[in-house]
Amino acid sequence: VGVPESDLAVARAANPRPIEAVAADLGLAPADIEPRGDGIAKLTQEAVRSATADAAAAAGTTVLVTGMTPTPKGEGKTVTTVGLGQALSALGESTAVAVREPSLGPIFGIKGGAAGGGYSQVLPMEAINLHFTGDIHALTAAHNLISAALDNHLHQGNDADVDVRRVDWPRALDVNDRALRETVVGLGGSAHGVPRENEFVITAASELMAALGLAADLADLKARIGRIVLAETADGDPVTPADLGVTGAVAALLRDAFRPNLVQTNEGVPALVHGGPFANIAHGTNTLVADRVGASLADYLVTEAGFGADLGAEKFADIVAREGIVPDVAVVVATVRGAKRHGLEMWPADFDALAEPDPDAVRAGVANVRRHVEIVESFGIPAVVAINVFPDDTEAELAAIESTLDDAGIAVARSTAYMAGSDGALDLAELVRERAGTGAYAPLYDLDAPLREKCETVAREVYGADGVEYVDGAAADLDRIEEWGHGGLPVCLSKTPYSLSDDPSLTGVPEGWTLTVREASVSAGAGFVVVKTADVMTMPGLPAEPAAEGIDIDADGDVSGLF
Ligand SMILES: Nc1ncnc2c1ncn2[C@@H]1O[C@H](COP(=O)(O)OP(=O)(O)O)[C@@H](O)[C@H]1O
Ligand SMILES: O=COP(=O)(O)O
Ligand SMILES: [Mg+2]
Repeated sequence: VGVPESDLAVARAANPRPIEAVAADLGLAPADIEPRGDGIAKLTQEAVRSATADAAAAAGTTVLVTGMTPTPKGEGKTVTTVGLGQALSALGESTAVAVREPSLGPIFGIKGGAAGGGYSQVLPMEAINLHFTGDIHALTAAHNLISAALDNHLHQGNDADVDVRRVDWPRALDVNDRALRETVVGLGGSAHGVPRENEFVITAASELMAALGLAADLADLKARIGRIVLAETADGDPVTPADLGVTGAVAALLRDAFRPNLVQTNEGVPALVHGGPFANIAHGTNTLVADRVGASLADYLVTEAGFGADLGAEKFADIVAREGIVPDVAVVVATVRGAKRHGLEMWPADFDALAEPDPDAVRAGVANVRRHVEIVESFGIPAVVAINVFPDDTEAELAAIESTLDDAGIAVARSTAYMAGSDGALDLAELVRERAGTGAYAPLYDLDAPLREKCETVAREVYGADGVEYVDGAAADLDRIEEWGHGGLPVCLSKTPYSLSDDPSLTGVPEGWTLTVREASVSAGAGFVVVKTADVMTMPGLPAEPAAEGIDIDADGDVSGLF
């Protein structure tokens, strides 16, 4: 324990258990897993089926880890998820951790890995952060097979009468590449297809990623693929992969990607790492099937929803929990740097300045933490705050967060899981066990409410907006989606994660503002309506100094610079 030289150094020094022993902790026999390299396995189709057969029997306690409005580096939800899982296990609880698979975009961009960190990470971090078991590559291929089939359909005569100007299916790549946001395909003459504008999204934003994340089983995944709305006909009718006859091929490409991956934490606790949607542009949680496996095979499932409670936790509560994975308690992760940024009203976050001790700014920024606690409690889910302690945090700043929350009657515990693993999260684990199950979950809105009402409910009650303004074609989009019969779906708002509002520069708890909705599209395969606000990007760009510039490999194949 102690401040690690790097996440990679800790990962390399770890002494992982045989994956069969990890599986056995969940009651899985060697025949229930398919090893995929050292310390990695996929569950077999049969193991998934039997573990999720009676989804309602997921009798375990589900802990949802969410957070405050983060800085671009993240405030430690994944670290806390792993650390808390290790602490519950150290207290003798049968525990499974469930987190998403990292996207290569942030790995080579700003954020870095998504496998946790320090003495609270999932291992083997190099494999997990790079190609892992190939699920995201399979999703990229499947996504682009649909694109190729659509453009081939246009080239072969367009029997489905697709309106080339109303194609809403991008191409996908697992990369941050702003140059692909707007492209043109089919150039070069009639032999090369039909010229049309085309955008790329990062695979984490693909509707296929969301469909895989919310499907109950392979048959459901195939049905979801078949009903994805790719485009419209000249008469305004939807065109789907089923219309193109490629549903089976796409589902076949995802056969293995649909099965959850089993790995372990630094301390050998079972970890299901599966699915990878971001929470700003999609629903931001790992797969439902992994949650169901974890909740069914362990007494405690600790799982994470991306970004702040305004994004991942709201989507977990209004989309995932309706499928039966109901959080019994939520952990809101807060940090000194995160609170300080809000207290200083600093955007973008200047990490050098944030390193300067400033207890007063920290205390002022706790208002943002409290707002996220209120958001979680608005779903009837009891919340505890975890202060994720960084090595350079001062006692005065930590005490500023603790005392402000104590005074407000909010349960809070420090976590030093990054430096100390389970030993650093025992207080948090005790608090979680104490508060779990003391609430009564309810989604924020009924599914039969109009789409506009759902948008306004989230805007007002979660984001704190005074209302919603629909600009560009957003109102017509919502009307058309309801005409198509999809009005009963939940909404998945796509919003900046760096503010409770849709303006990243508004820190703290913004008041007196209106949410701007600029477009809506139905993700009929995922089972929600994506509502885009302000200028959220679905294809991020690399920063001025990409993390890629610090990553290297030596002649023995050892990778360096992966955090
Ligand atoms: N307590 C901590 N001390 C030092 N680094 C940390 C700590 N918690 C998280 N980190 C690092 O910060 C980054 C974000 O952590 P992560 O758990 O991925 O946050 P989130 O899931 O909220 O985005 C990672 O590089 C991680 O290693
Ligand atoms: O979707 C975002 O997830 P993190 O907040 O864990 O980076
Ligand atoms: Mg995370």
